Amino acid sequence: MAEPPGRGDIWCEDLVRIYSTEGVEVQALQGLNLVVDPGDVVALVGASGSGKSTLLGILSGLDRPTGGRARVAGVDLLSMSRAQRVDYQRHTVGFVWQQTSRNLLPFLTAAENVALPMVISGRTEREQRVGELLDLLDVGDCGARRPAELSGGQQQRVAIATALANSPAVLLADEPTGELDDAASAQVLEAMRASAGELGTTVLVVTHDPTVSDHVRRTVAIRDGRTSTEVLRYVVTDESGEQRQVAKEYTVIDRAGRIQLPRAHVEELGLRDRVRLEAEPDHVQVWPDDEEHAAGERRDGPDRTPLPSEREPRESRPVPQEER
Ligand SMILES: Nc1ncnc2c1ncn2[C@@H]1O[C@H](COP(=O)(O)OP(=O)(O)OP(=O)(O)O)[C@@H](O)[C@H]1O
Repeated sequence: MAEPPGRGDIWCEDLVRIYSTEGVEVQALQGLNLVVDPGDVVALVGASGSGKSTLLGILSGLDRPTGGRARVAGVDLLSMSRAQRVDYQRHTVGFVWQQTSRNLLPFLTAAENVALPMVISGRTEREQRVGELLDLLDVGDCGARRPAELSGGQQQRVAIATALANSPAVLLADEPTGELDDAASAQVLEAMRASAGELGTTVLVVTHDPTVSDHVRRTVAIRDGRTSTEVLRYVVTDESGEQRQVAKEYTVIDRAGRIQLPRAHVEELGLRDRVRLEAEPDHVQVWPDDEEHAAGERRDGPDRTPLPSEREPRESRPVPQEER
């Protein structure tokens, strides 16, 4: 995978994170690959324990991977010095947590919270930027209120404004709508998407929220510490000129050519131990193990569908071992 240049990109290759506690090792990330283009807004979904928070911890510079490579906005996360790490967390990435109370200081007003990262980094002309950011997140009227005087959704929108204060190239959010109801979640996600679009910020948002698909172009699923499938959404115009949204699901393929088949297909077709691949000119077919399949078909009688290996010869050919 060639390293893409540019501001705001996220690039992970064969990322591994092993936790060791009391002699027990947990492999939270098992060779994860992920590329996010600058300016894209991507949702990361997956079952509990699949490694989502571990990945965000690494990308935010709070944690270090055990192996692999990771770059964010051109910064190599494995070779950062302590000073570079502080600078990275102040200027390159912004972070929003699930717990509304963790994002904002309770004794400061919303405006003071948004200004704080700029005070720490010595940025001037803060007042105007605070106002612009609060307006952008649709909480322009909340500047003088403390977090306890705001709704959960307003707090998260102020938190996003705070995370964007120092113009980070990348915004990372871990379940930012986890404590909100559906309506507030939708507002927060939309505000995040819109503000990131306006500022050109790349966004990676971890979520269990099923409505997130309405707000992002790309959803990446993570399973057992690896990216497994992706859904891309785009708008097409049909012959009558009407526009509709189309979603296509893809399986991720790594550098070594490995793919993880969706669990539903594996279970439905009884795939296990080994499968047979058959290359067509423009696609590859995956078949259950011939021997098992044939045994099953023999039991089912003569009207069965012929196995691929028993059909008339054709252009396609089995994938040679060395190409697998
Ligand atoms: N500090 C830690 N020490 C030991 N194991 C850990 C630690 N943090 C996470 N793990 C383990 O690593 C795996 C991945 O955890 P992670 O928190 O990244 O998953 P997740 O997808 O974010 O889950 P959730 O959706 O429940 O937050 C899990 O098996 C978890 O138990």
